[in-house]
Amino acid sequence: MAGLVEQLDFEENPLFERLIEDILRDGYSILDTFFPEETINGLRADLLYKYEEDYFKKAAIGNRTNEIIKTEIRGDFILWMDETKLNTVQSSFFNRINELSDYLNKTCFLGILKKEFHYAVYPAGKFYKRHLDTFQNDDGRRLSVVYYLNENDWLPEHGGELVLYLNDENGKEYAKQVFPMPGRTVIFESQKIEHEVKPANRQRLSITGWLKTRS
Ligand SMILES: O=C(O)CCC(=O)C(=O)O
Ligand SMILES: [Fe+2]
Repeated sequence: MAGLVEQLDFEENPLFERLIEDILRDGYSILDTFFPEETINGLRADLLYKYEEDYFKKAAIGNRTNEIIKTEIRGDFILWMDETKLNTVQSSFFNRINELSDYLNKTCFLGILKKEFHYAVYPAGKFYKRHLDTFQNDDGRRLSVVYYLNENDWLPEHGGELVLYLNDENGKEYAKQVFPMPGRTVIFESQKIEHEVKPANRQRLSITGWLKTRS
């Protein structure tokens, strides 16, 4: 198989390989050092500036053309990132995302053609009830990516955990808690893994987005 790697013209990346193995085995991967360390402070500052300037809106459920606000389901505020107007920190975020999607397309033939990302702020006490990230009129979301931008003094006691609903080898459901530690990245299969965001006792910050196959 030596020839195949040369033909594909890529260098094996151990972190991406781990991510792929995790997703094939478990449907999700948790990576604490996926984005360069220096991006988090810049992205957090950018998010907070835009939040304070009131650029965010209440997040809706449904797809982008059919939005309904239901705060009993989700209470976060979001701002979509515009890939045609990126500042320096946002570009470094998207460079890494593009590296990943190119790698996935070359090694797993995933056919990722599009992506969409938004900043998210969950004020203290807000949550997002159990859901799947795909809509009835499937919009091609394949992988969900969440990158936590919480302050460096964030502790598990602050709550705000992401709960992934998984099945064990006997098909029995269990809940996997993932604490939104600063710099942590969670990637999971959008069409398969139901999940929810539990309330935190302080403001919870993140970037969430999707790698998509079409539309
Ligand atoms: O912030 C998280 O941990 C997950 C967010 C989420 O599930 C979503 O925005 O669809
Ligand atoms: Fe979600």
